[in-house]
Order: sequence, then structure tokens, then C-alpha cells
Amino acid sequence: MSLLRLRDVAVTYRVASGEVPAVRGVSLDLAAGQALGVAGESGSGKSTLAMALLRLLPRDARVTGEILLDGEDVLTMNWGRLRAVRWASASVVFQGAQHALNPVRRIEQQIAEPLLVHGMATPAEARRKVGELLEQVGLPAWRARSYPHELSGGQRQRVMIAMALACSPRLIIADEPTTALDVMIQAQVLALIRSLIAEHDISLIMISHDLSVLASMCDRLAVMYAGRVVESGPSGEVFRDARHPYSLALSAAFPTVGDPASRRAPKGLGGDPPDPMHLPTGCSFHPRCPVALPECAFQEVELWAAGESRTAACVHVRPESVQPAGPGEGLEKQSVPVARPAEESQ
Ligand SMILES: Nc1ncnc2c1ncn2[C@@H]1O[C@H](COP(=O)(O)OP(=O)(O)OP(=O)(O)O)[C@@H](O)[C@H]1O
Repeated sequence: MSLLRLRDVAVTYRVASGEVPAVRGVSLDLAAGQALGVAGESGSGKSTLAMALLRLLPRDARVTGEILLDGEDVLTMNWGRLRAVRWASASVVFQGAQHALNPVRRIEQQIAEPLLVHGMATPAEARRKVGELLEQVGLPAWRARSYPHELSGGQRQRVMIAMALACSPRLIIADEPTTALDVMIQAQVLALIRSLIAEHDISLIMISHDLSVLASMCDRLAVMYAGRVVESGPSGEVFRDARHPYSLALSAAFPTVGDPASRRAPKGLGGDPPDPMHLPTGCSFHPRCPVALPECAFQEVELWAAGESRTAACVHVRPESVQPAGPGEGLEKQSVPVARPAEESQ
């Protein structure tokens, strides 16, 4: 059984001028011990999806569908059960730890809090555990007495990771955990996350706009565009051999981590992502797509199987597509069509 199973998850924000469909019909599975990367440009709905997993969205967000964590639907849990699940079954590392940590409380109090709230330790045990957790994330135990402002950005992010680990969750959701850090520190924090999830057998959902970082960290990738998953599959395959023109453009925009030989000139995507309140008709990507066909302007394509354990929502992947991809940029690698619709997106 999947540790996490999403079925047709949609999130709509109610705003004064109407409704913002930020996430639309996302279905994904995450096996225990697996790492899933969710990629996409700013505004594609990644953070909204991540926050929806533990019902951390503001009140003006309406979430529908199914979010099964260990078989239990997060969306229908009562508050008591939801509180028990947060931190203990699944925890979140937010982007920008400087905003997520309370500036007037010592590190020790903040890391100990989930342990105490969940009754998983006495105050004395929690103090000892905080020291151990800090050492696990590469900080000296005496840092427990520090306030957040006494730490660097990288150290604060390590504290966030220690908090996320405190109650030994089975799943960590990391939303752009290194975006605010400089490149060297970024690499260290990524290496730390990688080693901790392997050591503790924790599943990971990592959100980033950087496909190369996700490919280096995750077993599988899901690429989001305008609130939908447009491609999913094993991360190396999606990164090196994307089937959806949007994933292809994203993968071309970032060099492969740690492999200078593979550096390609970033091919910036033209245009901007659509405003979710005014989505284009048909495939949301068609106005920016280098290989759009006339039908893409009025027909939204569902996710199709695009190879072993892969899916893509593109007319060029659809089985009955008889049009060649054409001379459009980069689609030489477009998939050979296969003949079955995807039952689920991964
Ligand atoms: N509280 C909110 N109220 C209304 N609209 C929102 C709210 N939060 C996000 N949105 C909208 O939902 C869409 C998805 O935003 P989201 O932050 O999930 O995207 P993202 O891919 O995580 O982007 P980023 O990488 O910039 O965080 C955007 O159009 C955004 O403007």
C-alpha cells in the first residue's frame, strides 16, 4: 500500500474577485521510503499542494478529492486526529526558516515542542533529545540555547530539519528547503536531507522549481503546470528524457547537478505561466508550447501512460496522435505513443 495516495485533489482559493483554481485534479502515489520531487514554475500550485497534504492551508482554501496517508483520509480526519498526525506521521520543512521559526523562543523550546505536545517525551527527555537531534543535523548541542537570530540561514534550516525529525515521522514534506540559501550551503543541506531520509527510512516529498535539484534527490518526479501534473515518472528519465514539452523546457533550464559535462545552455521558456483565474482554453501550456497543434487550443489532454511507470499529458503522447512532433524545439526526444490511458499519474 502507498504511504501517501492522492486522488483527484483540487484546491480552490476564494478571493474577492472570484475563485482561484490553484491545484486541479492531482493524483499521485508515494511508496514508503520513496522520495518524490514536485517541480514547476512559480504559481504552478506546488506549495498549495504541499500544504494541502496536512491541511495547513488558510481558511479561504477549499480542498476536494482524497489524501490518504497510510490509508486514512487527511481531509476527513477530525482535528484531534489531524493534530496527532502532524509532526508524528508527517512533518513539513518550509522555505525560509527565518520566517518559520519563532524569533523570541530558544531553539531548544522550538524543537522540543512537537515532542512535548505529542506526549512523546518528558521535559528532561526532550532536552536530551534536542541535543541529539541538533547533532544529527550537524549542529553542536549547545546551540539549543541560541535564538534564531544568532544562527546563519543554513543553521536555521538545519534547525527546521531537526524539528521535522523530532517525532520520527514517516514522511517529510520539504517545500523549497534550500531556496533562500547560497549555493554551497544549499548543497550541504541537500546532502543532509538525503542522508537523514536514507538513514531513518523516511519518505520525502520535495518541492522545487529546480528540476536538477529534484532529480538529484528524488526517485520520482511530478511536473506541475497551472495546477495540474503534466508529467510524472522516474526522476532520471523525466529529467533526461522528458515527454511533455514543458518538462523538457524545465529540464533544459537547469544543468545537471554535479555533472559539468551535461551543462546545456538554459533555454528560457518564453512567456509567463497563466493566471489561474484566466486559464487558456484547451491545454494550459499551449500558448507557450513550441510544438502545439491547432487542437491544443481547445482540447485539454488527460495524463497518458508514456512508458513504463511514466505519464504525460500531451497530445504528442496520446496514442491516437498521428501528427509527428514536427521540427519544434527539443521534441526530437518525444515519446513513442503507447496505447493505454494512465490509471493514475504514477
Ligand atoms: N492564500 C491565497 N489566496 C489566493 N490565491 C492564492 C493563495 N495562495 C496561493 N494562491 C495562488 O495559487 C496559485 C498557486 O500558488 P502556489 O504558491 O501554490 O504556487 P507555487 O508553485 O508553490 O509557487 P512558488 O514557487 O512561487 O511558491 C498562484 O496563482 C497563487 O497566486
